[in-house]
Amino acid sequence: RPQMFVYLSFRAGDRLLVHTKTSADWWWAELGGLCGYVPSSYLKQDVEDKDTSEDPWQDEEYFGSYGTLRLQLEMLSDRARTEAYRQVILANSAPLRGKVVMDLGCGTGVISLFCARLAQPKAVYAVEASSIAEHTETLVRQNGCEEVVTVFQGRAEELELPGRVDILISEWMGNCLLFEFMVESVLQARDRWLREGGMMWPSGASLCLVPCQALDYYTERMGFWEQPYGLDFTALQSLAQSEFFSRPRFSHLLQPEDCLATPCDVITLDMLTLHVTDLEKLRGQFTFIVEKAGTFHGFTSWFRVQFQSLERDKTTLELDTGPYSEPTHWKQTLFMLDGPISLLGGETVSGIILLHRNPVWRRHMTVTIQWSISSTEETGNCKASILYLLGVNHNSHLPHVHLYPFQTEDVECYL
Ligand SMILES: C[S@@+](CC[C@H](N)C(=O)[O-])C[C@H]1O[C@@H](n2cnc3c(N)ncnc32)[C@H](O)[C@@H]1O
Repeated sequence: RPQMFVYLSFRAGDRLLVHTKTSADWWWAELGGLCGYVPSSYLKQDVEDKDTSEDPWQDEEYFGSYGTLRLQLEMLSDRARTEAYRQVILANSAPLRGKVVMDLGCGTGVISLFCARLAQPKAVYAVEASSIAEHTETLVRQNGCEEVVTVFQGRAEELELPGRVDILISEWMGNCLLFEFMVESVLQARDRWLREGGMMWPSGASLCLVPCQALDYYTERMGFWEQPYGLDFTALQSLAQSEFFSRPRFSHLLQPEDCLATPCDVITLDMLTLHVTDLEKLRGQFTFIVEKAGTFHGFTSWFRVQFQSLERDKTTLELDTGPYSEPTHWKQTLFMLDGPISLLGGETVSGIILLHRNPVWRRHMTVTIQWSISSTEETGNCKASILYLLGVNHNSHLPHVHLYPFQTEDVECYL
């Protein structure tokens, strides 16, 4: 098994947040958005640090941002996303008749209104914690759906509904599928409100990954320093590496021709059987066979969610946020390598991906990718490895600037 140690650099006088006292000698701590191990003997408890008032769910910030029209507009203008939900309801309009639906995190109520308009459910419980819910009721009335749709303002976990539901529908997905961890609220609502044999929409979800080229991004951020205005600025390249490439690039639009292999699902979730505790650590494996020679700049990830039909033998619909589908507001997430690597057709890139939920800041997670390359002649030959840690900065504004990886220069990986 690979041994891996991630150290956190700090100076005398720094205030670190200790997440886990892993052993007597080494503690897992956070400083300035970065996490790593620190020697416990170098730390002294800050007696003034009694502030436990910070909410590990950051609900004020989180629901504050969903209370703005900016975010609601971004989601509603995402045609592929919104249309996928509309199509699911349309395709299931007959079996939805007379059913009770819960729309968890209804926002402006768009999914609830699709249900009421396109099918004939008995009732739709539209649940929303942010202040946008104050307007949702008006929208429900303006669209003549008040007989069917009832808006409940509050956190789903704390609300009382009139009774159990037949279908629990929600758009809970975040970057790298899980970020924001709204999925926990959905699972709790499922356990409390979904009747035996009821349906979850989405019914399944998967995280996808592919090794890829990212030449334009690489050239723009790294190649630039080679000869700007005829000057040699290459001394700034290592700084550029840590500033630009040690953090994932959200909102990356991967071109299909930049995929070096066929993408694969690295983690799959069944929304009926998934437990909240499963979310703490998820692990996936991958083996990619390089299909064409190219430059390996990094890995790109995205997600797919499935909507099983209410009728037996009917097609399962899917929302795919990957490079082969219509772009969504999530786009894709790019993890850049420290430096480009040439790959030959037939070589394999294999490894593991770990999603480790932050033990303190519950909407965040750490993503670790360990990988190696082998050619057919020399199997097991490890060319390089990379490790990224994301999502430890709890001071960032959610949900847009939210995940931060470890500075790779501070990381030591032993394979
Ligand atoms: C991704 S948005 C989807 C909004 C809307 N359903 C749509 O499709 O446009 C998720 C919404 O869920 C709400 N939300 C998240 N967690 C919640 C919870 N535990 N209880 C109630 N609402 C929640 C957020 O405030 C946000 O408006």
